Amino acid sequence: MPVDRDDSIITPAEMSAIDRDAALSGIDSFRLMTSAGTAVSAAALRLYPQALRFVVLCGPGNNGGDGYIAAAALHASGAQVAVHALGDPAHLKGDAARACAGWGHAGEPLAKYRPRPGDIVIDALFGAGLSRAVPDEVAAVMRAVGSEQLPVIAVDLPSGVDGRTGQVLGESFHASHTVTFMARKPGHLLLPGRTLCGSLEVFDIGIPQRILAAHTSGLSENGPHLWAGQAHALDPSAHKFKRGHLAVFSGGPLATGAARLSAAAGLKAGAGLVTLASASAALDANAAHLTAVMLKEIGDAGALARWLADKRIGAFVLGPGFGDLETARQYALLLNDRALVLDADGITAFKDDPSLLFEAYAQGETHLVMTPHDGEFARLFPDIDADPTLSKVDRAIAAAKRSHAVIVYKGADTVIASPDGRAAINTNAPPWLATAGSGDTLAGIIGAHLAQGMPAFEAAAAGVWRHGRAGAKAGEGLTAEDLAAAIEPLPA
Ligand SMILES: NC(=O)C1=CN([C@@H]2O[C@H](COP(=O)(O)OP(=O)(O)OC[C@H]3O[C@@H](n4cnc5c(N)ncnc54)[C@H](OP(=O)(O)O)[C@@H]3O)[C@@H](O)[C@H]2O)[C@H](O)CC1
Ligand SMILES: [K+]
Repeated sequence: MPVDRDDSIITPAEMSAIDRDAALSGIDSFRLMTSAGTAVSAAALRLYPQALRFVVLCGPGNNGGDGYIAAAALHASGAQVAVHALGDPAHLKGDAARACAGWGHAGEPLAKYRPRPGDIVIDALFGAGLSRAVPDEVAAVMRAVGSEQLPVIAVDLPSGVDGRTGQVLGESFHASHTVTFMARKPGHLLLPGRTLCGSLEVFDIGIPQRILAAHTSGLSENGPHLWAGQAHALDPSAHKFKRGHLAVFSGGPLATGAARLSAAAGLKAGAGLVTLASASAALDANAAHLTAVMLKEIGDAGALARWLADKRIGAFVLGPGFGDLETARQYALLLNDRALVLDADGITAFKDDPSLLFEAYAQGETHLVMTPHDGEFARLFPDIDADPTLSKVDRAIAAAKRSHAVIVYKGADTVIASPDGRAAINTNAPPWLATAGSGDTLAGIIGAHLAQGMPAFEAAAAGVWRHGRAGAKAGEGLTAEDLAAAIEPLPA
């Protein structure tokens, strides 16, 4: 049966362990394959009742096995079916060999497939077992199908997409629909995999939940289930001092807008009080634009140290438009026992000596959130960035562990990772959210959450999610000002 979109995400390696445990507990693996292949045939008939022909492309492993089951089920329903196999089907093993025998017809070699109008392609070439770039003959078929613009239904994953990383190994199909089994894999949500899956269906082939739960790590899709329990601090009816005091550092006189965007977003996101900390040269520019946000003159590290005696300031945002890297370094180090969102120039300030920052924030519960985009990430974590074997999730977790910070690794597939290994992939951001000032707004929302006492991982994940929602609500063509205005209350 189709399952509700569950939030947990399972890596292909975890899925193999789940399969092994399922077999050990007496579950018949061929029944799982039968269930998987039948679900694919049902999706094909449901989505393309007008198909002239279903062409099932079967690979050398169990993904191909699912394809043979689907081919047999489609044939039994009266549809016209052709099967093209990669490699010699006589070499298939185990369940895949049995599925191929059940299909019972001679297949054609893959290289002989000539796409024709009215074909619906069922891609059962590679799934979880893809281990290297697809062979040339597969890439040629992918290009031919793409140039005919034929609909493709992918079994488990579009062949060519790495289920662990979402990266394309060589070439891939661009599916219109993907049927996966039991749970989504990282490659269904990370880019570019996400865009290559088309619509995604998760089908329950009958592996018990207890076996799945025993092998799921801390990775899930970002959503309220991760942090709604921590959002009680954000009760808007609470007194303003109880709703937290957020401080945002302003840039110089010609670069004050970014910090004001953060401050406005922090206020709208629920901070009771927001203060903009500004050097004297930028005070007038800020004063001319502020109403609900307060203004405080902070010109150097000495002034900041004195201000920090006020323990009611619950969190700080440093970086948006800040400009002065030396001062940013001093401020970040002074703030090391406070909750801090370090963004933009605040991150770049530590590019020459990241360990200085990481060591300063190593003590106690995680209280630093960093929000790098690709370029900033590479500046702080060049070796992690350069490792081609790591997925975006792996990179974010490795960076979080090293830096003792929650990492919000931004992009259209933002990953939030905690030093304790938890991670979430965000999927609710519309493409137009990538606009000037968008990141400043995000930093302000996360800052508001920290100021109200949310733990760092939950504060960051909730911030990314609310930011995405605000982007969707503000709509295409939004500016960062619209974005802050569109921040909705946290879900109860
Ligand atoms: N519990 C479930 O979710 C179930 C899923 N099922 C389906 O099974 C596949 C995974 O099957 P598996 O056999 O592990 O892997 P694949 O079929 O994806 O591919 C493995 C074979 O492909 C060869 N391979 C891999 N990469 C390449 C490449 N670039 N070029 C050529 N050949 C490649 C690989 O050969 P090796 O030489 O690497 O060993 C294998 O022969 C899953 O995706 C689901 O569709 C079950 O049906 C039900 C349970
Ligand atoms: K596939």
